[in-house]
Amino acid sequence: MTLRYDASGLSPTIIGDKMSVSGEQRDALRARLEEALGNVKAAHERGELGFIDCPDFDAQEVQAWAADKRAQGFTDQVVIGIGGSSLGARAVYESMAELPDGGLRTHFAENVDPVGVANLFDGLDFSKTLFVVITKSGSTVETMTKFWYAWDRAVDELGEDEASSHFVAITGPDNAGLRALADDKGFDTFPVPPNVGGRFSVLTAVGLVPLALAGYDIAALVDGAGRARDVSMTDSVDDNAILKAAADMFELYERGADQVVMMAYSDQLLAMADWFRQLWAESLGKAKNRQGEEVNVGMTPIKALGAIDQHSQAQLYMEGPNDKHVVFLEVESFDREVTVPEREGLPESLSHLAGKSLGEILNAELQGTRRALQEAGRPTTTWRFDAVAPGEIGAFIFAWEFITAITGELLDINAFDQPGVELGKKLAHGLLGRQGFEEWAEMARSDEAEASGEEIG
Ligand SMILES: O=P(O)(O)OC[C@H]1O[C@H](O)[C@H](O)[C@@H](O)[C@@H]1O
Repeated sequence: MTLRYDASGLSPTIIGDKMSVSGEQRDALRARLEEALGNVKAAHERGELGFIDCPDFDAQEVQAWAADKRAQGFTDQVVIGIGGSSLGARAVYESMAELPDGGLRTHFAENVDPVGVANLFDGLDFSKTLFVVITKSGSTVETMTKFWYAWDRAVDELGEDEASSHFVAITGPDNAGLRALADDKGFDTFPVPPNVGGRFSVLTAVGLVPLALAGYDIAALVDGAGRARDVSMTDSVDDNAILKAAADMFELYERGADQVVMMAYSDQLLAMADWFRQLWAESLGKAKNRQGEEVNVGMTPIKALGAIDQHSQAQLYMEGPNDKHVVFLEVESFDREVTVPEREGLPESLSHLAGKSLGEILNAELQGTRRALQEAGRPTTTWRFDAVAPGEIGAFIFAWEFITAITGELLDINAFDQPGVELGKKLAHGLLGRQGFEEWAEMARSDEAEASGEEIG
């Protein structure tokens, strides 16, 4: 038995299985779901949760700016950012089957690995490269150090005046880091809305500017997000596929599925799992509930790729601890096809494969794996894309952001802070700075105690 959550016509379609929340169980959860939705709406009305406004983004303005920039002879862009300031744009960029005509080849400089950075920069033609520097806080070590390196190299290659037209800064409205530098040097800048957390920001300038430069159809992307928002805000639980999906995530967690495997059966969708991992891990992995009680909740997000991980991870998913909820990403129609030749000579045992398309084979593998998991009593959900198209990607993104917010409500935690990340960052700063490590660690811990709580990172 499968449960389709498509009453509201959402695409991608969300399909649960027999382990999903049944009608009766949902009745028991109904009051909590309604309350969760009410709380999210109330927070939005107070001006919080700005991600809900993202589908209203004025795509045309950014598209016109990007077209103008592309006409200036740039061929490549280097996106310098990390976490929420990179993963979303990279996931959408990698979902493209090919680069559109005139779109900038895009390199994501995320890590501070010296070999990766050196190799990337050595291959650039600075005269044709645009650097898009993205950091909401304006002070992230990995981003600011690589920005400064890029700036130094660009000034050497092009001179300071020319170099400044090769930099774009996307950052918080009034931070003292990147914003101040960008204003000083005259870069083009775009703001990150203060009420949109970094990991929820792909549908702001953070994702949309680099994607527009790459020639991606950002108008269709935000349109798709808008369709998912319409479903998300529907008050009737029975008509709200996204609330039902959140109910499943929560209920299966309560039943012991504290690991969520996002298993894409499409190379194009694999990076979506990277984006999802940050969203899910940072939002829902929390020590304390809203009353300040120690709860240590969270679901570990795991990324997997079909069919490759059938030959690597499936054994564990099938027979290991029953603690995983596998979320399949399925594509009905692929952008390109390859067919197994019908030329004679294939061994008899494989002859049934002749003439089959690889898409057909990949999807048969997905169905086989899903059925086997279900028969082993392992919960699954499937997100079925008609095609990997901007509208469906936008809907997918918004839907998971909303599911995250609702699940945070059901868990009674703040899904929009990340106090646990802060201490490690401060300690690293201390190691690189002048203080002795222990002295700095002492200070960082007391800062952290004060700062934990309300931040929207
Ligand atoms: O955009 P930035 O301020 O540079 O932040 C980049 C990342 O930094 C930290 O690691 C936060 O935990 C992430 O949530 C954030 O996305």
